[in-house]
Amino acid sequence: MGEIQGDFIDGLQEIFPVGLDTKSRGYESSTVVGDKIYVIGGSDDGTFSIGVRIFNKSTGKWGVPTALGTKPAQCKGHSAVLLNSDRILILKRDSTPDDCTWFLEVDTPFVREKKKILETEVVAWSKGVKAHAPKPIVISGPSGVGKGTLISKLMKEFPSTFGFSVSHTTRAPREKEKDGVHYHFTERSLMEKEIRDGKFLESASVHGNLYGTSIEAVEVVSDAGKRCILDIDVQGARSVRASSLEAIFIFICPPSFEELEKRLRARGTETEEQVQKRLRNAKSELEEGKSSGLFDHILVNDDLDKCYESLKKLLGLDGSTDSTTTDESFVKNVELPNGHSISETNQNILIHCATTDLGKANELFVLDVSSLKGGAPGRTRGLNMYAIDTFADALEEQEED
Ligand SMILES: Nc1ncnc2c1ncn2[C@@H]1O[C@H](COP(=O)(O)OP(=O)(O)OP(=O)(O)O)[C@@H](O)[C@H]1O
Ligand SMILES: Nc1nc2c(ncn2[C@@H]2O[C@H](COP(=O)(O)O)[C@@H](O)[C@H]2O)c(=O)[nH]1
Repeated sequence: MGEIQGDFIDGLQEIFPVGLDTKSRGYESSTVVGDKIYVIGGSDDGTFSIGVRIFNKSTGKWGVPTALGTKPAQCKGHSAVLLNSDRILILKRDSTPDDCTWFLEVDTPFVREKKKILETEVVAWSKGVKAHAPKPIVISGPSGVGKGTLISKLMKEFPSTFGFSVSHTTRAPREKEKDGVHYHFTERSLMEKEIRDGKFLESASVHGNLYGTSIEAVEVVSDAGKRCILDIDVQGARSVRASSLEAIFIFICPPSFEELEKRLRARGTETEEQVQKRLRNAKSELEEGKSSGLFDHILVNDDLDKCYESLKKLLGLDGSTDSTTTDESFVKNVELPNGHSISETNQNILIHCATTDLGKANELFVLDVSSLKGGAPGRTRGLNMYAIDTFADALEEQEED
């Protein structure tokens, strides 16, 4: 058995009689990571929302870190255990099966990078999902090639499968573009501040304006149980590739540069000056897209219907495989009872259910965390949970005796 490094505590004053924080907030856990103690817990106002505080043992000081990502909603207590020295596994009490497992990353590459940029203490939330949750899809290509057209077709045909990551931009809305639907239209100074605050997965200056994918934009889609589609430029694709968000990268090419120019002009949404700028940028984007190895797939959008069929095929939507499943619950048939405690053994977490009714067979669950993938700023994939039928096992043992 490995050492349990985090568990329920009743009140901080019992654990740290240092007079620095004497207020009991209930439902808190403390997890030791190096010389820091991460205290994760609910407020005492009855809302049980989860907050994080850090006690630095070397300085004897408390601090509140910048917490990135969407944190778990209301929680009636939780257990916590440190994994791989860089993230804390949180098991929520009394929660639905698809919302019981969360990670608070404290020293992952993503968190370390953000600490450097923000020059402050940072933690990042990531929700745990099953082993085979579908990866987000990044669609990139020069302006006017037809990315938006292809994505609209996909969303229209598979509305419950895909969700669009609504980017932020400082460009002015076009006619018919709606705030919050096509983009979050915003001010440059505000967006720059939010980038500094670590709210963005990626951002780039594109054709003279700022564009960016917020962490929230991706999480909103995942939380709706849908597969996220990002329409971003090549710089953005490169940033996402370097991040821990595991995605499929698709580059859309025009059949010719002349055709691209024709489409961009025919769309009629840009001034001549803007069209020229976009075409200039398209040259380098096409070179990079085709040659850099950044993209997993390259599709030529000549005939729209044919290109759309190719896109569906590579996403497994042509009927050859059943990839339309969006249920990310990895513990579909497992209901974690209200009270539980956890312990660690090798790469597995054992979940002991304290309040099992007499006659109820399942009281021990195994959470396999041996092949975790992804993580903040997205979901942590690769979890597998199964119940050990201890009552049945005991009966079996009795029969064997
Ligand atoms: N295969 C195609 N054949 C002809 N026209 C097309 C094709 N695909 C898209 N179009 C048209 O080309 C124009 C540009 O398409 P779209 O707006 O989807 O491009 P985009 O790549 O999303 O551009 P941007 O990056 O500027 O947002 C639109 O008017 C669209 O109807
Ligand atoms: N790096 C990012 N690029 C983005 C994002 N959202 C859109 N884009 C790209 O910008 C251009 C221009 O778009 P338009 O709507 O002004 O025509 C296009 O190539 C998009 O793919 C983003 O969040 N990040």
